[in-house]
Amino acid sequence: MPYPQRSITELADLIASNTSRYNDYLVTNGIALPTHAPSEKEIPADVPEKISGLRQQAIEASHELHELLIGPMGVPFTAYARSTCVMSLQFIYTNKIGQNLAWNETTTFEEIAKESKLGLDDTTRMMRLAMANYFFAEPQPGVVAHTAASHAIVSNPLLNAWIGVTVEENWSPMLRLNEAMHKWPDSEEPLQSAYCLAHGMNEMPFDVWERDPARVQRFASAMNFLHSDSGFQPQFMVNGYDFASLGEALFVDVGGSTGHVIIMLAQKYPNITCIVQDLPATVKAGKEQLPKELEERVSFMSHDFWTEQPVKGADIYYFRWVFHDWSDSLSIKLLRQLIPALKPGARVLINDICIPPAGVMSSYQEQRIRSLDILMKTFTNAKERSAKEWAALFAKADPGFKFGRVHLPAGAKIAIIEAKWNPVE
Ligand SMILES: C[S@@+](CC[C@H](N)C(=O)[O-])C[C@H]1O[C@@H](n2cnc3c(N)ncnc32)[C@H](O)[C@@H]1O
Repeated sequence: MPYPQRSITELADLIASNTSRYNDYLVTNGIALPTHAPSEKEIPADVPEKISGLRQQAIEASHELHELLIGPMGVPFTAYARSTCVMSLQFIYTNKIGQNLAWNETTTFEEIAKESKLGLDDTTRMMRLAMANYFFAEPQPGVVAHTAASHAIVSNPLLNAWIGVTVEENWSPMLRLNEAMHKWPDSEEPLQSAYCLAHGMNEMPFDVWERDPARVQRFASAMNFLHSDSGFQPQFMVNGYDFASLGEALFVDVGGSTGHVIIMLAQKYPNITCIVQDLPATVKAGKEQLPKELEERVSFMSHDFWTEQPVKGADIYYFRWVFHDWSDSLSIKLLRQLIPALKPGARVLINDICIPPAGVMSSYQEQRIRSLDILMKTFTNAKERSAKEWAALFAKADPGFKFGRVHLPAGAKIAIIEAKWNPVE
């Protein structure tokens, strides 16, 4: 990766100029300016693409400027301080801190300690660490109020679920990754993952969660939260592909969770009939959440995708954030389970990250994508893939898969990866 080239003054000028233009847009359109103070309503995130682009550039430049200003000794030292932010989240999540505190109310360290059955000294110190990370404020000594960030944690159930998955499922495995990599170098096996090591498991994580409906629902909600992150919204898929031109079409969403993408797709395209496939507990939760008006065109089916695809002759087999859960050898196995069901011309659509070559993205974006890649490694010895790796996956699965294209709709962070089935005689 080349060294970032921009000087501190260049970065500072860009931040000043973009921030001022962003501020002007918000003021002109009567949108509340960013603040750490909580409010009753969530601040709407939707701004035109050009404006969100200015904001994004300022965030990326601030990240680069910060690292340059703290210097080579500061970068590793700050990494330690940043990791304590996850400790704060774990403290807030597991102790349900602030859950019954309205955005405009206050409580005290004593009350929090009593409700959480914790010591007062521990509580006060952990709360002050959380406050240093912008979760909660201390308007007067010993008095606690929400900040915008702590209020978001307790008032947005999808964000809350994502934090739960982060601190209770993913965090301890991250601390065991190095050990797992030494024990099983370059392993592609999910049971040899840091996740299994840290959780003392000898089964696929999804199979373990299946026996715990609350864990299944929390994971589905966490996925739903990720869909709301800028660039990850399912709208990029729903609007970024010409589904209308397919005419009457059957669409199978394999590993489709509780159907959050399919619901949007079916609402927009009356020509499409959908089947969502997932494991039984997820399917059960999905059925319960399906809007009544879609019941005729959207159905749920329990299906284990390691077995042969039972829906034959569909027009599209769709996988969103499924292949990144599995190594190459398992992804090939998964693709092959489709083959007996595929009619000539059937499409396989994958909605997943496509990693650009190293050094193309800003260091901020690079950090996010590489973190996701390593999170998948930690979870099941899986990975995020580049365009070349996607093409290779289809080629290895079967020469009948004709790799089409990787399309990244403007503003999207996950790509639409397409292949068509054209069997070799
Ligand atoms: C990372 S999530 C993605 C969910 C959904 N496609 C989305 O974008 O939100 C992976 C999904 O695969 C499902 N899954 C895992 N193992 C499966 C299996 N053997 N058969 C079917 N679905 C499975 C999980 O239950 C989960 O819903």
